[in-house]
Amino acid sequence: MQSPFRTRVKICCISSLAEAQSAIRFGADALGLVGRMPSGPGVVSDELAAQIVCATPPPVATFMLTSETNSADIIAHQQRVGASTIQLVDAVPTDTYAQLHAALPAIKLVQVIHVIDERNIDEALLAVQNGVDALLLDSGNPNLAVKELGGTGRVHNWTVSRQIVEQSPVPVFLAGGLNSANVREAIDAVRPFGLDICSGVRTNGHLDAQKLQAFMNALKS
Ligand SMILES: O=C(O)c1ccccc1N[C@@H]1O[C@H](COP(=O)(O)O)[C@@H](O)[C@H]1O
Repeated sequence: MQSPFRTRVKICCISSLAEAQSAIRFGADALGLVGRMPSGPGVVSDELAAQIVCATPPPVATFMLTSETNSADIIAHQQRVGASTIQLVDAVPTDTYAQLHAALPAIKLVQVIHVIDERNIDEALLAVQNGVDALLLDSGNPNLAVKELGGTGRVHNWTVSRQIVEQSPVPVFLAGGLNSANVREAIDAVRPFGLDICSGVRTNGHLDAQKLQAFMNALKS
């Protein structure tokens, strides 16, 4: 049976003011702005990210994706961009969340967990215990020589993701290889609070209005 609750949508890899406006018109609850990364297609400059943040109306949230792992660098990144939410795409030392909350009390923290196997369940629950506001389950591989921290276009093991959703007291977003053809199955399998999508709504790197519409329609069906 379909859930009566609406699944939130974050459109990631926003690369212009026009893409931000388009994503919001189609119903995005949040925009993702990808900072400097070791790999991935969605990176934008901090200057452009800051312009998009300034132009984003309430209640739409702005997620700044950062690959920084030390508190001072993460804080400096947030202060350059001004986003409402920090998405940590790499693992950080356990005391980082407390340091970030102390320095940036109004800013929400989302920890990305790259789901590979059951060991990621403990990793996710530890991040919650240490103070993150939400989790985001993606398909990167931080163990590679050149780290993959997202934007892979691949799905991961949704059975593990479902277990994380069932055990997490904070909202969980599902990312990784989502598109209009698999999103219904993804929701049924994982039951996430929200979805996060980049390549599945793009053609040749650009936000594609038809794919975005099809994705939003698939959520309603
Ligand atoms: O898109 C990128 O370049 C990127 C690089 C490094 C970390 C995260 C990145 N994007 C995020 O990855 C997810 C999943 O992308 P996809 O839908 O599988 O293409 C995306 O939602 C962004 O949050």
